[in-house]
Order: sequence, then structure tokens, then C-alpha cells
Amino acid sequence: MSTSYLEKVRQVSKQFFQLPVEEKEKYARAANDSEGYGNDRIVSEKQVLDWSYRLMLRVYPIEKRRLSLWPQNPTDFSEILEDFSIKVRSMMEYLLRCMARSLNLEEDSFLDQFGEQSLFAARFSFYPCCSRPDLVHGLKPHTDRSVMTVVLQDKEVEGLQVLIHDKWVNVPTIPNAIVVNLGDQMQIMSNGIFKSPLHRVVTNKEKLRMSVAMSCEPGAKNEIGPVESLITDTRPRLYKNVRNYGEINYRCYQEGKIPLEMVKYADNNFHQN
Ligand SMILES: O=C(O)CCC(=O)C(=O)O
Ligand SMILES: [Fe+2]
Repeated sequence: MSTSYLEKVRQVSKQFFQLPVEEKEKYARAANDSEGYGNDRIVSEKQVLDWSYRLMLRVYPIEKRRLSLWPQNPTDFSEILEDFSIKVRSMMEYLLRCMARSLNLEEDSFLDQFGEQSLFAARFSFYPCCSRPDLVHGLKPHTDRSVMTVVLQDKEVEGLQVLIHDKWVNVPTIPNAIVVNLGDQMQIMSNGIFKSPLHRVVTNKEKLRMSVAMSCEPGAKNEIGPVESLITDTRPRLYKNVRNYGEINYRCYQEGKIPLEMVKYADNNFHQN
């Protein structure tokens, strides 16, 4: 993907967020739904809200698309989203095959767990300037629920940070690069070999920031779990098999709990030789 192509994707996102509020509200998410335009969906009284506006859209499976929520303005929004999704999805599939091979697995070991109804969603985020970056996050510390997330960051404004050895480290903005992040479901499928890092987005007093994130995960009804051959005597099973992990992750995130703790395999400490 060329620099000018990535710039085009950033451009349609910017054009959407620059629309008047009434125009954006046409694509507002329903109160109990994450899809569409708006702020955080409320699921808990303990929730601390993020300083951001988002437009979340499901792209695959095609029959799950809610086209009434896809902006008509800018006019090329849908076409660009569709095209970018095709490119990102095939890149993800390629990476997932490479990652399986790097562990000496059949190359489809991870992809096979996605099932027929695998989900692929786009999240356009807009983080306005904030007068108290010391108090407010653009996005609270979290791990992604997905298997893999690809982030097209703002061309100039940093904000994404990842926790490395207990320190928050800035992910640099590189205009012609995209960030590939692994999510919790990859940590589960790889039995803890591939890690899902904790990350957050900080706010900024002077500059607003935008990003486009694309994520992939198995269909909600599909059971996922550690690939059999990655469970060994020296590496016992770390996680249970689960369905609809996305919902577990979202609720835990909003309550400040660690979602992967919920799916730990209880017998883990009872392996003895
Ligand atoms: O805005 C970003 O750079 C990252 C967004 C993110 O972490 C997410 O959508 O899960
Ligand atoms: Fe994230």
C-alpha cells in the first residue's frame, strides 16, 4: 500500500469527522450497540469514559454489514473502506499463516479457528484536544479483544503507547507504516506464546488525533482455544476454550478487569510429573 493510498484512507476519515454534528448523528450507534458513530457504549456503573469519538463498522461477513451506518459523505467513503478492508484482510491472513509456520504449525492452524462467519471490523477514532491529559485517556489501557488489529495512525500526532517492562512507550508515527498489534484471542490460540500487549491512547492539549483500526476475530459462535500441538508437558494449557470472547473482553475492559484472567485454565497448577 503506497503512502498516497494510506493518505487517502486518512483523508476520508478526516472528512467524516469534520462534518457537522447533525450529519454525523445520522450514523449514530443505538444505545445498546457498538456499531455506528458515538462514544463508549455503557455497560457498567464503574465505567470511566474515553475521550474519543468513534465510528465502528462491521465489514465482514458481508451479510452483517449495516450499510445504513456507512457514511454517504464523503461520497467515496464506502468504496475506500471496502478496498482498504480487502487489502488489510489479505495482509492479516498472510501474517497469520507466517506466524503459524514460525511455530512449526500447519499454516492454517490459526485461520481454521475463525470459522465461516469470521468478523472483520473497522474503527475510525477521533480524539479531540483535551485540557487535562493528566486525568483523561483517549482510550483507557486495554488489550485488544481481536486476534489481530492493524492501526493506521495519525500522520503527525502521537498518542498510542504500549506497556513494555512496566513503562509506557510511545509508538512512533511513521506516515507510510501501519502498526500490527496482536489481540487476546491470539494469546489464547497460541497458548500464551504470542502476547497481547497492554496499550492506551493519551490525550493532547493542543492537537487532535485520528486513527483507523481494523480488527479480525473468529465468529462469535465459533469456539476457539489453544492449538492442540502447542499444549505440551512443558507448556501446559493456559486458557480454556471459549466462544464470543469479544463480549467478555469488552465488559472486563469497562470494569477495569483483566479479560484474559477470566478464561484461564483452572487446572494449570496441577500438572505434576
Ligand atoms: O488509536 C489508536 O492508535 C489505537 C486504537 C486502539 O488501540 C484500538 O482501537 O484498539
Ligand atoms: Fe487497542
